[in-house]
Amino acid sequence: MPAKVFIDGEAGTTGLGISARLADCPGIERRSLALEQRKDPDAKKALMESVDVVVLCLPDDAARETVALAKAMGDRAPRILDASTAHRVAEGWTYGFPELASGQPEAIRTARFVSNPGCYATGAIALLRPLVDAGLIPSDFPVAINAVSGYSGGGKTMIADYERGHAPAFEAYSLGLEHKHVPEIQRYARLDRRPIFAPSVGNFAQGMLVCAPIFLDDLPGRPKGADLEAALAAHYAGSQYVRVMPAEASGRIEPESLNGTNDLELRVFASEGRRQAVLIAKLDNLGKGASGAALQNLELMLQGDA
Ligand SMILES: NC(=O)C1=CN([C@@H]2O[C@H](COP(=O)(O)OP(=O)(O)OC[C@H]3O[C@@H](n4cnc5c(N)ncnc54)[C@H](OP(=O)(O)O)[C@@H]3O)[C@@H](O)[C@H]2O)C=CC1
Ligand SMILES: CC(=O)N[C@@H](CCC(=O)OP(=O)(O)O)C(=O)O
Repeated sequence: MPAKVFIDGEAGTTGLGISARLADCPGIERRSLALEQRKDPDAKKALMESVDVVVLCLPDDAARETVALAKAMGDRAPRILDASTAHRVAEGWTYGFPELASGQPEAIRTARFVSNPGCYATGAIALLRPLVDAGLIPSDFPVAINAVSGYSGGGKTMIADYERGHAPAFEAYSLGLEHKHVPEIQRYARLDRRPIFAPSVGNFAQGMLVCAPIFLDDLPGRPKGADLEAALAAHYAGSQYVRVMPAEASGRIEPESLNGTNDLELRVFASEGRRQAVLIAKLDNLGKGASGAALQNLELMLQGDA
């Protein structure tokens, strides 16, 4: 019996990405609303009663509205996988990063509500959580993160601006230091101190680098770059999608080579002479940063019983 899935917001950037990936999943049957009913709560509620999982690919407020509809349905409600930021650190929601810790896949498998991680947050948490868990980075360490994303990260509006040539070649943004991914990065990297996060967007469609520069002698154990790399490799040993790669000797890295995949690559660029390192995660913002992660979570959710 195929599992029935409804993507709320299916016509958007993330929704289209998930739909494309679902097309290759024979065990999953897609249910949709007629175009004119897409934003009709009654039609949405009726459809939700007939599916196993609803995937939310909506702006935050719309995602909250659909969750409220589901909660009003009681035990007839479907399980929910939310790609928005709305529930990332909300009570009763499981964070959809299976590689976070050993018990996370099982937690996702049995959860009623799963929140798909943010694209930048995926890279930042993948780099930092294992190092905090290993005691190499203290939870109160002053972490600074910078990143560059392809413009598809901004959704339909930003895509249209870039494709019409109405956008700068490169832009640093969110310099009020209130980016919406910081709460989930702090929570799931287990940092007691709010990290600084400075994102940017470049004139390329997809792909992403998330970087965390570190003064090695500021870490209590004064580790080598190789120690950080070894701790990451130990955490992700056997992982299907997350790989620790050797840092390029050229000292250069581009953001697009993982586009179209659900892969996430981690590197430690270090100078022992300077006792400095830059931790870098590479991913596709629409892949492991969105629809690839959503499929990974959906597959786990459909294996388990909530
Ligand atoms: N782009 C990315 O790289 C990523 C985005 N996300 C998150 O996923 C969510 C969607 O983002 P993205 O796909 O980029 O955004 P888009 O703007 O590309 O798509 C959003 C879609 O939701 C539709 N929509 C809006 N309100 C409603 C509603 N009440 N009921 C039904 N549909 C509605 C929109 O329709 P209409 O245009 O007609 O209003 C649009 O088709 C956001 O929360 C975003 O933060 C997560 C990971 C990565
Ligand atoms: C370039 C750009 O604008 N990127 C978006 C990231 C979108 C995203 O992935 O946000 P959620 O996954 O949290 O919904 C931003 O910085 O808001």
